[in-house]
Amino acid sequence: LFPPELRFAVLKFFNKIISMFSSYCYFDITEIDGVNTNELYNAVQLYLSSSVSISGSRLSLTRALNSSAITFGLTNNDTILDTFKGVTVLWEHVVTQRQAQTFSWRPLPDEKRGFTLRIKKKHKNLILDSYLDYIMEKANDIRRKNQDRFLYTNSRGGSLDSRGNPWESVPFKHPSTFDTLAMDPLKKTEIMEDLKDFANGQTFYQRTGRAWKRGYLLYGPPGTGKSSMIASMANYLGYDIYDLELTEVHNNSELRKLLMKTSSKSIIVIEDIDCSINLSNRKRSKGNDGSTGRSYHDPDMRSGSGCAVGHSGEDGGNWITLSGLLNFTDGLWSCCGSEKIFVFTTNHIEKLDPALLRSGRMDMHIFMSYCSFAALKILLHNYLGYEEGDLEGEILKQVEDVIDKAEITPADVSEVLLKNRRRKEKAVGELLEILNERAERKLMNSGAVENDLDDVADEEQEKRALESPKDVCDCEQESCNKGDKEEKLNKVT
Ligand SMILES: Nc1ncnc2c1ncn2[C@@H]1O[C@H](COP(=O)(O)OP(=O)(O)OP(=O)(O)O)[C@@H](O)[C@H]1O
Ligand SMILES: [Mg+2]
Repeated sequence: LFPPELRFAVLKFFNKIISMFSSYCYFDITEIDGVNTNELYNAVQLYLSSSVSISGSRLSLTRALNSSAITFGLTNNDTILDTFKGVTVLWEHVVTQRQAQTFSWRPLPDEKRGFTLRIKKKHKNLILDSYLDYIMEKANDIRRKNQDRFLYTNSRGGSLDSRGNPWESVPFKHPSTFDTLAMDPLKKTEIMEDLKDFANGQTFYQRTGRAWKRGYLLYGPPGTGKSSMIASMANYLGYDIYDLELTEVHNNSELRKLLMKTSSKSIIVIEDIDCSINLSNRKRSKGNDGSTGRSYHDPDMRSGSGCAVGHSGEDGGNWITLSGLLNFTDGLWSCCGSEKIFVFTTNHIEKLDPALLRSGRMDMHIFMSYCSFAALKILLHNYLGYEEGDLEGEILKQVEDVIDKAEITPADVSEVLLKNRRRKEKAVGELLEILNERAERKLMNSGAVENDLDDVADEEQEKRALESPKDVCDCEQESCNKGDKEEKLNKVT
C-alpha cells in the first residue's frame, strides 16, 4: 500500500519519538567491526563469562576441547543484569542470522553476534567510559589468571577462516616452566628478570618512546631446550604463542596480515630461522657473467638486502624478503597491538644474516648450551627427586669432572633419567657410564683431528718441496697422497 521509502521514514520517525521519551540508551558491540575483530566484544564475553562477576538465572556453559576450564556465557538473545558503581545495566547477547551474501572479499560467519548494553540515560556519562575500561581490565585479568593459553599456527597457508582469522588455535598446555628448565641458574634468573621487566615496563617503554616489544634469539645444538624455553616463557608470563611457519607464508603482505591478527601479550615464534632463510637465494643476485644481474628496480633488491627468504620461488614469485621479515619484527607494523615478544630459534647462528643479529633487533641472544653440572642437578631433582646433598660426594665429583667434556644435551640426559626413574642408583650409574664413554670418544676424536691437521700440514709441506723443482704434478705421487689422506680420514671418523 505504502511505498517502502515512506514506510522507512515513518518507522524512523516513530523510533525517534520513542527514543526521545525512553529513559534508556543502547550501545551495540558487534563481534566484527568492518574487517577487524572487535576487541571489546571479546572482552565483554570474557567478563560476562567469569562466574564471580555476575549472577544470572540462565547461562550457557562451554568447555572447549582440551580446555581445563568451564566458561559461562549468555545464551543467544538472553539478557543479564550487572551492577557497576551502584548503577544497574542490562546486557543482551544478540544473535541474528546473516542474510545470504551476494559478494564478499572474504567469507563471513553465518551469524551476526553482538552485545547490546542498556544504560539509563542519566547514568550514561557517569559510568560508560569507566565501565568499559573496567571490563577491559577485568578481561585481561581473567585472561592472565586463566591457566589455558593458546597456541596459534598459520598452517592453513594464508587462507582465512569464516571470522577472517588466518591463525588456527589449540589450547596450549606445555608443562615446561622455568623450574623444570635445566640451565645455568644465573642465566635463568637473568632471563626471568628480563621478562618480568618487559611485562611490567609499560610506562618505561612509553617514556623512552620505544615500541613495547622485545626480541630473543635462542641458539644452540638440537635438544638443548630452545622450544622448552619458549614454553616456559609463555607459562611464566601467561602469554599466548603464535608459532609462525614461514614456509606457509607467500609474501610480505601476507606476513603483515598475520602480524595484524596477533593479539597483544603474545610470543611470536619462528623456529629454525636458518632453515627458513634460503641462503642460496642470496647468491642469485650474480648473473651468468658474474656481474650483478639485478637492478634497483628488482623488488628484492629494493627491499634492502636483496635476499629472499623461504620458498624456492618456483611457484611463480611467491617471495618473502629478509626485509619483509625484519619489518615484521622491527618496523611500524610490529607495534600494532603491544606487549609482544619475538623469539627466533636456530641451531646455526653463524648461518644467519648479520642484519638479523645487529643490536637492537634481537635484544637478547641466548645460547642454549650442552648440559652443565648446574643444569644436571636440576634434572636430577626433577626426574629422580634428588635434593642437594642426597648424592654421594664421590659420584657427584666424578660427574662434575666429566660432564663438560662429554658435551651431552639435556634431552639425552632426560632420556637416561626417564628410562630409569624407578631405580635412582641405576639411573645415576648409567648416566655416569654414558658421560665417561662420550668424554672419551670426544677426546679421541679431537686428538685424531689434531693429528690429522698436523699430518695434512706436513704433507702439504712435503708436496710443496717436491713440486718446486719440476712444477708438474706427478700422478703416482698424487694417488699415493690421496690414499694416505683417505686412511687418515677413516681414522677420524
Ligand atoms: N634445558 C632443558 N631442561 C629440561 N629439559 C630439557 C632441556 N633441554 C631439552 N630438554 C628435554 O628434551 C626435549 C627436547 O627439547 P627441546 O625440544 O626443547 O629442544 P630444542 O633445543 O628445541 O631442540 P631442536 O633444536 O631440535 O628444536 C624436551 O622435551 C625436554 O624434555
Ligand atoms: Mg625446538
